[in-house]
Amino acid sequence: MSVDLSLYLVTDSTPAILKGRDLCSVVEQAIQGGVTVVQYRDKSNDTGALVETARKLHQVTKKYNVPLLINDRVDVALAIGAEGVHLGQDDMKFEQAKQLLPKDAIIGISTSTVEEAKKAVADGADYLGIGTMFATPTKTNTKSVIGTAGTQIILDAIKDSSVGTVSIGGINHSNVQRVIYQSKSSQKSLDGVAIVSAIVAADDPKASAQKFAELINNAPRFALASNPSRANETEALISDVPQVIRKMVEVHPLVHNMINFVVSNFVANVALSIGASPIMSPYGDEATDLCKFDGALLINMGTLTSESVSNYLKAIKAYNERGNPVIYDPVGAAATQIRRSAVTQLMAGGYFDLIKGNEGEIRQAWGSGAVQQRGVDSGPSTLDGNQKATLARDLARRERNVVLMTGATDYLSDGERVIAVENGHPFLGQVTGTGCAIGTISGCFLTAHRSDRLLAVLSGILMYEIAAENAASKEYVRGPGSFVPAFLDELYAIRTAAAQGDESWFVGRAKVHEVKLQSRTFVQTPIPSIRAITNNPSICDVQEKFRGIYEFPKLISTTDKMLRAANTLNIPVYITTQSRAKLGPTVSELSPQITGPNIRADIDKTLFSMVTPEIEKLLPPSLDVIIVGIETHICVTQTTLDLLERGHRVYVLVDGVSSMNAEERGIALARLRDAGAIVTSSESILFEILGDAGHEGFKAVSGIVKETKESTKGALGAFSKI
Ligand SMILES: Cc1ncc(COP(=O)(O)OP(=O)(O)O)c(N)n1
Ligand SMILES: Cc1ncsc1CCOP(=O)(O)O
Repeated sequence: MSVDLSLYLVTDSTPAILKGRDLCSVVEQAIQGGVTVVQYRDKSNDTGALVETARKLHQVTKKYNVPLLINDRVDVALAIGAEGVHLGQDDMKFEQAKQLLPKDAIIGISTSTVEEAKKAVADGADYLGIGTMFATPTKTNTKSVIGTAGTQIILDAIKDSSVGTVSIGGINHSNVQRVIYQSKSSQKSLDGVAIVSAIVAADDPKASAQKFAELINNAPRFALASNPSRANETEALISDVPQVIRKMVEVHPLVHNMINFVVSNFVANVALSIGASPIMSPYGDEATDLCKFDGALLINMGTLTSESVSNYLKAIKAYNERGNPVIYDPVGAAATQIRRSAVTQLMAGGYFDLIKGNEGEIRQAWGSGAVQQRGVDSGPSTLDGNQKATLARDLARRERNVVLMTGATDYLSDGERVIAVENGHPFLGQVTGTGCAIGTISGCFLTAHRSDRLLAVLSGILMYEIAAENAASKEYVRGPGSFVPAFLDELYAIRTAAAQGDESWFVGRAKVHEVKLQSRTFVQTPIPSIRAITNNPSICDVQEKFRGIYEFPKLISTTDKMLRAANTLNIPVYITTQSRAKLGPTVSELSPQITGPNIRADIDKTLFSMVTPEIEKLLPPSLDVIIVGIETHICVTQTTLDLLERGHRVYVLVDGVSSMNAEERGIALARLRDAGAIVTSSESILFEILGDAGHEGFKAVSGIVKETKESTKGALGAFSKI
């Protein structure tokens, strides 16, 4: 059966979302607003109640000729004659469901990896629920958050199939157009989006659905095509540059800078010199007014504070909604965990017309976890020219925008064309703010010339770098100090010449060439993946006095399994207790596992975080740390945040952490995932540590996994329902 997946409603009857309203009435309103397919998803009721509610829902959906699918439960679908089912990776296998259901029943399968997607297609699924797109409180036990980049990879892998596709997770009115736009691979797009809270929890579900339908049927305002390369691309671009500069001067664009305080004054002066109108405002709420001037927004995260990201996100939303250019300069992107996490949040939170940065910053934006940057300087380069060009091109292609990688040679790409620029002067590298100003200048040019973003940015760079060359050649310029005023003067001189239609300053000056690349992509997939974890389970406060904790025995069984595996693989283990004299030692069940040579620490603490000064001294740089223990929302949370802040990678085991109140777990796990931790399960991490059935520890560890099969099932049963 073919199904219109464009606006796919997934129900949720929990009080936080349904807010005590009647589910059938909410679903009916949503259908009236434009929902095209409904999935009944109820994780708490027993079979009798599920069948009863499903039957009532079916009365509603049939009235509007909208298919009703049942989540997880083939039996319930059969009982009420629903049009189909939606099955997760842990639900009934596709073949079995196919056998049980009528021939024309719709079967959708959840997928978060290329392998899962390919298998579902090969099995004959009608559609794929691809996700999780963004972390969402509606479902905190998701396997992985894949974003638009991960979705694009999956769509690309199944491009030859006609299977339907919907994205799910954290989709709302602000991001739905971007989700569809940025997930698109070269040959396959999403057929729709699946929404829970943004419709079911809305005050007016009908209005919410109507707004989704309207947004889905229209391209976002910022959607702009990139231009294919022409035979004489370099010459064609160069010949257009003077007119674009003239246009920018005439438009006198406003550029809203959310920029670091070190360079603010210099950058404002550069903007004034080229004939633009700068405003420096770090206050996110102000953007709703400022964006009405139809200028550009620059996000430069050079002096990030705890409030910056939320302010940036507000401003990006305002500018994205109007379709005005947004430029992202992820200064020092790889330097600290806080900055890495800011990059992730910002890239997931809005659309950037231009991402501009040095090699390290662009690599971080691409998502290569291997980058370690010191401070905000560009640091030593590890890529050759072709690799830089490829990275710039691939990031632009993936994000469907323009990327500028700055350096001695700048690489600029819109995903199709790659242009290398070799203008500039070494003094630019001796004055703070000269790199940041390129973001601002680019904003001015992108505002003035929307139809070809690559040409706009190129024009800005050439004006800027030729002005630098002119300034440095003045005989009175002896170094960076005298260079700055001369540079501002030269920017002003070019602006004046451009306004008069005088192009003589430009003739023969552009050192620009097009880089022709193979169509192969840059490095590894940006879907988070880990291999070869060699370090370090941390056992957080699993103590006698905590036996009242939610599902404590199950937490002990997971901890025991992890300790046994760690001992077998000789993986270092760190153990703490909280106020041991008062709360008791680590529980006796774990005693046999905590005496081996791999136990690096077993210390008592009063700090809630395990990262005490004593432990910190023992930790080598760049660990992969696996955390089990209690309580999820206190000691586990603080330990995780401390480790992330120190640049470690942290895996929190969903079946290995608990709290006195079960509800705290979900809230804490969602927060930790947002902060950059990987929330996963004990079995999943064990097999990721092994990586290969040929691993020398494979037999022993898979033996432990087999032996503990029942307790793993029990722990997952209790803990994955967050
Ligand atoms: C359309 C759609 N896509 C994905 C899911 C998630 O299903 P699953 O992974 O089985 O998780 P639960 O929904 O069962 O928690 C979905 N329900 N719908
Ligand atoms: C069922 C499901 N599967 C992956 S995320 C999700 C919940 C999506 O909910 P929301 O639309 O409220 O973010």
